[in-house]
Amino acid sequence: MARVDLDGNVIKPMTICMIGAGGFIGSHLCEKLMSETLHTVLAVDVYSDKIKHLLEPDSLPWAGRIQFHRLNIKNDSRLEGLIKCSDLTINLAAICTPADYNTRPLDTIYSNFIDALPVVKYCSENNKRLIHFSTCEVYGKTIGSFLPKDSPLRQDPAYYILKEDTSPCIFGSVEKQRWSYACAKQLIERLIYAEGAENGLEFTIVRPFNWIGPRMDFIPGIDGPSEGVPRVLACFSNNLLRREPLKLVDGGESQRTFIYIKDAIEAVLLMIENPARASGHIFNVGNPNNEVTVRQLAEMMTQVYSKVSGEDAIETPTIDVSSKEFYGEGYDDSDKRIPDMTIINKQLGWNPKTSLWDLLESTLTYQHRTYAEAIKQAIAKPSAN
Ligand SMILES: NC(=O)c1ccc[n+]([C@@H]2O[C@H](COP(=O)([O-])OP(=O)(O)OC[C@H]3O[C@@H](n4cnc5c(N)ncnc54)[C@H](O)[C@@H]3O)[C@@H](O)[C@H]2O)c1
Ligand SMILES: O=C(O)[C@H]1O[C@H](OP(=O)(O)OP(=O)(O)OC[C@H]2O[C@@H](n3ccc(=O)[nH]c3=O)[C@H](O)[C@@H]2O)[C@H](O)[C@@H](O)[C@@H]1O
Repeated sequence: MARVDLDGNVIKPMTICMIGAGGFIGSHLCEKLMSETLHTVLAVDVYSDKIKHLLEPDSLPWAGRIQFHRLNIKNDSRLEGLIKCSDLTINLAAICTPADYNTRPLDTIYSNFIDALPVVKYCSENNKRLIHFSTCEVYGKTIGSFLPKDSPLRQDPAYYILKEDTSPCIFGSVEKQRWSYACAKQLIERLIYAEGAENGLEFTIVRPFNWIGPRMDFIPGIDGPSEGVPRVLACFSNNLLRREPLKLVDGGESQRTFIYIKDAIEAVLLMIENPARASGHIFNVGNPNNEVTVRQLAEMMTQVYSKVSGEDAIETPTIDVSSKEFYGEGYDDSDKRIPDMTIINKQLGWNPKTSLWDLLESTLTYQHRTYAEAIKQAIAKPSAN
C-alpha cells in the first residue's frame, strides 16, 4: 500500500542528501528510510562504519537507494552538486561532544557554524528544502537556576520548561568555553531563520534533547581513542563494561530527559514526509517523562547492566569527580532540560513512547553484546610497553 502523509496525500519517493549520515543519528535515520520507505539517500560523511550494514552486500533489498559519498564538507566542491540533485538536505554534521567544546573551541565553532554556512547557502540559492540539526543546548541554563535555592518559584514550570517560541537562550560568560557549541548552533539557527524570512528558504530546525541508543559515540580504547571522552551514555557504558566506578561530574546533580533514538527517528520521518506541516518550524524533540539527575541515571544504568550482563554490580558503583578534572578549564553545564511538546504535537501529532528503563535495557543489551568480549580481550592483553 502507498505511504500517505498526515493529510492523506500519497508520499512521492524523494532523494535526500544526508550530511553526517555516518554518525549516531544518521545511521538510525538511514536504517529507517531504507526499511520503511522508498526514498533514496545520498549519504555524506567522512566515516561509514556505522552504516556499513546498509551499504553491503549488493543483495540488500534497498541496494541502489543508498549511496555513500566520502567527503569532508569543509573543503569539497562536490557538495553543491549533491544538494542540487536532491529534493531535501538534512544536515547532521557537527562536533557535538561536550569534552570538545572547551578544549577545541575553534574546531567546535567552525564545525557548528562556518562549515554549515555553505549548506544553508546552497539550499537557499537552489530552492531546496533543509532540515537542520541544532540542539537543546541553545536554551543553555533555565531561568529557575538563577533563583535562590529555596525559592518556591523553582517548582513553577514557567521557570524551567523549555519552549521553542518563548524561552530565552541563557549561556555563561565567554571564558566558559562550554558555550562555544550552543552559541554557534544558535547563530546558525538565526541565519537559517533569516534565510527563510528574507529569501524564502524552506527549512525545519530540530532541537534534539539527549537522544540515546545503540551506536552512540564510541567505547574508548575499543572503537575510539583510549583517552577520548564521549557523551554520558558511552562514558557510563565503558565504566560498566570495564567494571569501574561511574564518574559523577560535580556530584551528578544536573538533570536531563533522555529519549530513545527510535522514538526520535519517528519524529524526523514525520518532518521529512510532511513538509507543509514541518516547514518554517523549530521543533523540540525529547521525552519530558524521562527526567533524571545524572546520579539517578548512573544508578539505573548500574541496575540495568547487572540484569542484562548477569554480573553483580561492583562494591563502589560511582565516584565523584570535579568538572575541572574531568573536562578541564572552561566547562559549565545546563542544569535542567525539559522540552515543551506543544508545537510538535500540534504540527505532527507525535509523542515519545519508550520509558527510560526500557530504552536502557535495549541499549545496554546492545552494548554488552557488541563490546563485552572486546573489552575482556583488551584487559587481558599485556600492555605494549
Ligand atoms: N545525539 C543527540 O542527542 C543530539 C542532541 C542534540 C543535537 N544533536 C545534533 O545532531 C547532529 C547529529 O548528532 P549525532 O549524535 O548523530 O553525532 P555524531 O557525531 O554521531 O554524528 C555526526 C556525523 O557528522 C560527521 N561529520 C562531522 N563533520 C563533518 C564534515 N566536516 N564533513 C562530513 N561529515 C562530517 C561525523 O563524521 C559524524 O559521523 C549534530 O548536529 C548534533 O549537534 C544530537
Ligand atoms: O544530547 C543533547 O541533547 C545535547 O547535549 C549534550 O550535552 P550534555 O547532555 O551535557 O552531554 P552528556 O555528555 O550527555 O552529559 C550529560 C551530563 O552527564 C555528566 N557526565 C558525563 C559523563 C560522565 O562520565 N559523567 C558525568 O557526570 C555531564 O557533566 C552532564 O551533566 C551534547 O552537547 C550534545 O550531544 C547535544 O547537543
